[in-house]
Order: sequence, then structure tokens, then C-alpha cells
Amino acid sequence: MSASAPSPLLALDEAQARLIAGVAPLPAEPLALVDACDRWLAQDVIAGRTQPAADLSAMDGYATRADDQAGPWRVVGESAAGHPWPDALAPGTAVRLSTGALMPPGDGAVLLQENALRDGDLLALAGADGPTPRHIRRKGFDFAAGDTVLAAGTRLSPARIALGLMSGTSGVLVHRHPRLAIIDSGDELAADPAAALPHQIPASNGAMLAAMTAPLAEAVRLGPVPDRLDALINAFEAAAGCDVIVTSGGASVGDHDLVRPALEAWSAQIDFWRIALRPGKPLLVASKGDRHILGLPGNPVSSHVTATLFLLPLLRALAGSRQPFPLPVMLPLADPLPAVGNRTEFFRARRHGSGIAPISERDSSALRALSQADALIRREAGSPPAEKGTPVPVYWLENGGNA
Ligand SMILES: Nc1nc2c(c(=O)[nH]1)N[C@H]1C(S)=C(S)[C@@H](COP(=O)(O)OP(=O)(O)OC[C@H]3O[C@@H](n4cnc5c(N)ncnc54)[C@H](O)[C@@H]3O)O[C@H]1N2
Ligand code: MOO
Repeated sequence: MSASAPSPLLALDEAQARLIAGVAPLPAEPLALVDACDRWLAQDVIAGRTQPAADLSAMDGYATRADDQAGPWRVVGESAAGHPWPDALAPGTAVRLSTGALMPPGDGAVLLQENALRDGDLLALAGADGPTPRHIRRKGFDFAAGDTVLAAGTRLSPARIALGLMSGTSGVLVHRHPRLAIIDSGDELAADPAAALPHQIPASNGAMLAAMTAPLAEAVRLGPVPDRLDALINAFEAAAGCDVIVTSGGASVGDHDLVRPALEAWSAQIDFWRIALRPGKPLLVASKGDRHILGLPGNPVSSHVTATLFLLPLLRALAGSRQPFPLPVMLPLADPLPAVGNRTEFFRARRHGSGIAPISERDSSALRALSQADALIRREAGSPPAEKGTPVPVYWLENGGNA
């Protein structure tokens, strides 16, 4: 962090550390591996088989003995995928091979089909390249029975599911996904976007948060809840069975910003409120028993940024991730950036060739600019203006950078 004017607001890094301090993954549950994509493993996966289980051919062609390179040969049979040839080869003989088929027993070599001339059972060299062991995939080159192929704490991906299945595993223990309650709050919110009157706005944050958290949580949506203490407390009660409660709106200091007073009236413990982040200053983090509560600011961009930096990491930590925070990559600025005030600032940005271009619209309610963003650029509090070409930390958004 660069030096900046003293700030009464909690620094971003400290707020993130406090968010997950003491957060333990939720209990494990058994799942079929094929149904466990995106879950975090609660156990090591130990290979029950060796892969390949025997030497295989990597190409279509013919197997010969390794000490029998010149030919000609007599083709005595075939080893096809799933149908191995059981006998060792005698000198002067060969076996037809398909890709993935087992090599015959013994020290062998593979003659590529392209380098062979076949006439009935007779086989001869048809090029400079004779049989070679290079085209053999050796037994156990990928993994051997007893190897730890996936460690506890790993997130299952399509490739890791394939690896687990290949290792002989069909079921795994994974951490339970958090149950999440998403509460829209504010008297101005209309549940039906097509029916919003001029003094109302559509309640878009709840749907946005539900979409952002969908791969990580089982979510229920509540609200829109009016700006009344009793209504908010009722909503918290309705959400009490969840692991995480997230609100949007009513987090700031106005007369109708009631999330904090309602949480206090509900006997929740406020951990911290207001951080040195732009957008996202009014963020509130609280707990009640094992329940985690996040009060996100109502401005849609502020909600999105604080969900990216706090809500998603909290859900990941509960779901078993050991590295739940987004990781930046360094990219050169395609356009300059202004100086930064006393809050760490996240600028909406777009991919631009091999660099990153900030979006000029910075209002924290501007959904059109947010929807065009595929990344956030992070600038520390007190940073001077940055020229074009300056390397900056870039966080790709959850949509994989394809806005
Ligand atoms: N005097 C001060 N005023 C404000 C401060 C401050 O420090 N002092 N902080 C500002 C900052 S920063 C932010 S961010 C906002 C956030 O305030 P709230 O969390 O209390 O949000 P609301 O006032 O309820 O709403 C702000 C804005 O967002 C719209 N909104 C709310 N909920 C939703 C929803 N579910 N879907 C879509 N849009 C929503 C709401 O209508 C407002 O337009 O406070 C500043 N004020
Ligand atoms: O910091 Mo507030 O979240 O911008 O507009």
C-alpha cells in the first residue's frame, strides 16, 4: 500500500483479512464425482489404478520386437483398443496396432502405418523411419496406483473430474455449498422492472448478486424489503437458516439507511462498517452465531465491486477454498488514469489488445459502463496519476473477461 493521508476508514486488505479470519469450510458431504464440478474437495483423491495400466501404442501402425527393426515381417494378429494381443512376438513377426491399444508383451517398438507397406500378411518398410519405441506410452507415465492425484482443498474442474474418474474414483467428499439469503432493501425498489414508477427503480441488485453467486451457493431471494426496522428484522428472521445473509442498499448514513440499526436490534455483532474502498465505502460486515452477514451498498457498481471483493471470497472460503480472494494480473494501461483519493479505487476496464483500457464513466450507479467492463483495475489510495503504459493490477470479472 502506498502512503496516503490518514484515513478513519478500514483499509481494504485489513477488511478482507478480517472477513475470513476464523472462517472454516462447511462440513463435507458425499457426491458423485460427475456432479461435483466447481466444488472443493474435502479429501485427497488417491489413484486406485495406474494410467496407463500397461504400455500402449500412441499411434496406428504395427508392433515389432525392439530388436527387430529392419523387416520384412509377417503380420500374425491384431491388438486393437479393448482387444489386446496376448503373446510375445517372435522375431520376424508383427501385430497390427491401433491408437490406445496395448503393446504385445516384451520389449517392443511401433512402426507407423505411413512408413509401412502391407501386402496380405507381409509387411515391409516403406520409408526411412523404422519401428521406434518413441510411439509407446509407458505404463504409469501419467500416474500410478497410490499417487495423490488431487489434494484436499482443490476445486473440481472438468479436467480434474476426468482425472479423478481415470484414477478409478467415482464418488468424493466435497464441502457443502453455503446457503445464501439475498435481500434487496429500499422503499424505492420495484419488484417488476416493467412497472417501476418515476419515483421507483427496478430491484436489480438482488438478481445480479444471485447470478454472481450461482456457481457457489444455494441462494434464496427476499424482498424488496421496505425501509422499516421491523421489516428488515423480519427479513433477517426469514433468512436465519442460511449460512450467509447479504443485503444491498441502506448501508450508508442517511435517515433511511437502516441495515446497521436493524442488525443491532436483531442482536447481530457488527464486525466493521465503512472501508477505504471506492466504490463500496459503506460496506458492513457482521455476524450472528455462525451466520455471516454482509451489508453491501445499494449503488449497483458498489454492490458488484463489494460482492467481487467480499461476498464471493467469503462464499469460496465457506465452500472450502484456501485461496478465496481474486488474484490480479499485471497489464499495461491503454489510457492514463487520474490520481486516487484516500480510498483504494477499482476502475471498470476493458481488454484492449495486450493491455487494459479504463472506462471513462465512473459513477457508481452506471450499469451500462459496468456491463461493458470485463475487468477491474486496482489503484491504491493516494496513488499519483498513471500514464499510458504503466503496468497496473487487473482483476478479471467472474464472467471470464467476456462482458
Ligand atoms: N452523506 C453521505 N452520503 C453518502 C455516503 C456518505 O459517506 N455520506 N456514502 C455514499 C456512498 S459511497 C454510497 S455507495 C451510497 C450507498 O448507500 P446505501 O448503501 O445506503 O444505498 P441506498 O442509499 O439505499 O441506495 C443507493 C442507490 O442504490 C440504489 N439501490 C438500492 N438498492 C438497490 C437494488 N436492490 N437494486 C438496484 N438499485 C438499488 C438506490 O435506489 C440508490 O439510487 O451512499 C452514498 N451516500
Ligand atoms: O463508494 Mo460508494 O460505493 O461509491 O458510491
